[in-house]
Amino acid sequence: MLDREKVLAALKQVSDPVSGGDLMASGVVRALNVEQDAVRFVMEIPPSRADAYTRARDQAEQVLKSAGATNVSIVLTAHEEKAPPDLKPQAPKAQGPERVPGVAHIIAIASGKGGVGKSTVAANLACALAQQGRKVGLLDADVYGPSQPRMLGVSGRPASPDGKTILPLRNHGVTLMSLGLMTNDDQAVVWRGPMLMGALQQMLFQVQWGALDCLIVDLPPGTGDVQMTLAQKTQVDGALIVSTPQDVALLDARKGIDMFTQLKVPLLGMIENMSTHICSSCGHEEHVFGHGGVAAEAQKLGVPLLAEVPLHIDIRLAADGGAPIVVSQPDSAQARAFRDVANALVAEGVA
Ligand SMILES: Nc1ncnc2c1ncn2[C@@H]1O[C@H](COP(=O)(O)OP(=O)(O)OP(=O)(O)O)[C@@H](O)[C@H]1O
Repeated sequence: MLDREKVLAALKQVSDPVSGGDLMASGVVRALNVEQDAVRFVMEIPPSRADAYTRARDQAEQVLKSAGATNVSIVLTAHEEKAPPDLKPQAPKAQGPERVPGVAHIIAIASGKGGVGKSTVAANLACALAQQGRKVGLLDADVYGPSQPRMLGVSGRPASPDGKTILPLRNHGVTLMSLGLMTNDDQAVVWRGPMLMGALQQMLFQVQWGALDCLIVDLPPGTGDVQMTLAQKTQVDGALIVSTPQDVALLDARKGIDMFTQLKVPLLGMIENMSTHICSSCGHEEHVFGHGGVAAEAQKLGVPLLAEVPLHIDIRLAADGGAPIVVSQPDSAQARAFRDVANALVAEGVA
């Protein structure tokens, strides 16, 4: 049976192409996880040496398999190289956000607070747009709790035939890539800042998204590195803010809105989720988290309230079952709320 000690010993047999020492001593191996006979880790490497490290990765895979590993997953992520100081005067280079090749629009789905239903909105919105014939991608950048593979009923590891490009997965007409597909289901991932940014850049620029009308990005809650990196590295056409009507959620939502304003990402609108609870037995409506708070906030900010999505058990069951409600019950009132958002985005010309 393979254990961590055997894995470390095997990796010491592989030489590091830059330092000349072994792979473990060079410090490029991060987030090593050994579980039964499966080994996963990330190699954080300077992007200019990607070819040499691709060969080192292949060697590492071979030695691990010889040591008894049946499943080896090694992800290369780029870390920034420190350039030597250049003291010659130079004209400043314009290094603004880049467009992702083939992707016409990028829409970020954000929330200030966790658990308000941001991923549920992102999954339903992506499927609703696909149902309208739009070419849609969904990037699950919620590094702290990637849930899109489960919500879209997708599993398995994305292939990378050449070690550089990553082939995304697809279901319900949506092209999906998620950090959740690169890690174990039950593995809590601790991403360090540079790794996180490297991984996000890989997801944006190395995944073969193909031609997309719209790439929906499911962000982690809050205002952190992922939000900043996304807005700084790519041209984001707009952000949707999801919130429950509770004061605490709204308070956090306001912070998110301020951040997007500072990052110069246009606010496309707000969505009130868990707006009203509809009892699945008697149809009685109750405002569990209050009601109308998001509408009032949207009015104050002068942005549209795109939908009030009820708290309904069918929405959760559908999401947990891998077919979002717009797919599993397209004629329900709940599905209609999500379709309204998709229609508004198409009408706005951003999806
Ligand atoms: N309108 C709704 N009605 C019923 N259940 C819902 C609704 N919206 C979301 N849920 C459920 O609430 C839970 C949290 O939703 P979700 O994962 O979408 O939230 P999130 O804001 O993305 O959370 P995180 O902070 O983990 O990213 C899920 O189990 C989901 O199925």
